[in-house]
Amino acid sequence: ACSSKYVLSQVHPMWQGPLAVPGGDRQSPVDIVVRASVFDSELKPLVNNYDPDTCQQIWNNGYSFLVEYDDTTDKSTLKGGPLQDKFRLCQFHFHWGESNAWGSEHTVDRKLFPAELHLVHWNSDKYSLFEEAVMEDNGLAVIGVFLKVGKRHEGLQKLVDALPAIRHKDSVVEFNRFDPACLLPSNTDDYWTYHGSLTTPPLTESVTWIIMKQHIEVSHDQLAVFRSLLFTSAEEDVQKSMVNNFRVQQPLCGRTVRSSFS
Ligand SMILES: NS(=O)(=O)c1ccc(C(=O)O)c(S(=O)(=O)NCCc2ccccc2)c1
Ligand SMILES: [Zn+2]
Repeated sequence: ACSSKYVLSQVHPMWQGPLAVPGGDRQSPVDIVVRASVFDSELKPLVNNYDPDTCQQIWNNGYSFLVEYDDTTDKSTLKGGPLQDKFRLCQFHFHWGESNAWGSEHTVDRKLFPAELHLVHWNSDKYSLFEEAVMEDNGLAVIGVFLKVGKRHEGLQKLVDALPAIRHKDSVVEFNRFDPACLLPSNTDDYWTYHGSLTTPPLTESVTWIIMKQHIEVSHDQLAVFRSLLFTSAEEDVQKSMVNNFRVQQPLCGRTVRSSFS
């Protein structure tokens, strides 16, 4: 039962209605219409090289929880796929719903998944700081992985066990030796890719999105722990559970989604 202090309201004002950027014609997320995606044989397999030792902390930033990596050197990198340059991993986070019926940001033929993982990387060949890259056309590369409810994900459990310690907004705990590669599906050769934006403010159109065709499975209980997080800080009178922290799909505006598989 919720005590009076923990009256949980489900929908956080920030997420009500689409946050459209005036004039933005490369916004994310989008619905991936499989039949309209174009196979591109030039698309290469992804090459990720993550060093678990660069994992630093996990924190609740008031709309998701982020696992942050030391991106001061090229230790955890992504290249290949649709990318021309080398990108450094800076953080990963998730988006999820209040129920298993929805929660993902991207959809596939309008199919919603209960959650979506985003691994955020920035172009370290062209820029020296994330803050610079985030404002540039080819500055960021985000890998998206859909989550489905099924068997327990052993690799995720270490992360789930850390969440009670960051229940409130702005709480941080040290988090080490986590290899984000364990969250990738077994097949990373099949993906869709398109040019879009951050799905959170400042919504800059600097992202090469790489959406995995194969999903990963997590257990119902693991996802329930995501929903036990709060949007609100410990001081606030009314606590709001962190759910539905996804942006609504945006218009494609003539963009083509390419596929690495036929
Ligand atoms: N869904 S998404 O991949 O687009 C995304 C979501 C959240 C964040 C974040 O900063 O929390 C990010 S972020 O790490 O790219 N930061 C964006 C906000 C930001 C801009 C400039 C400097 C610091 C933070 C991305
Ligand atoms: Zn995201």
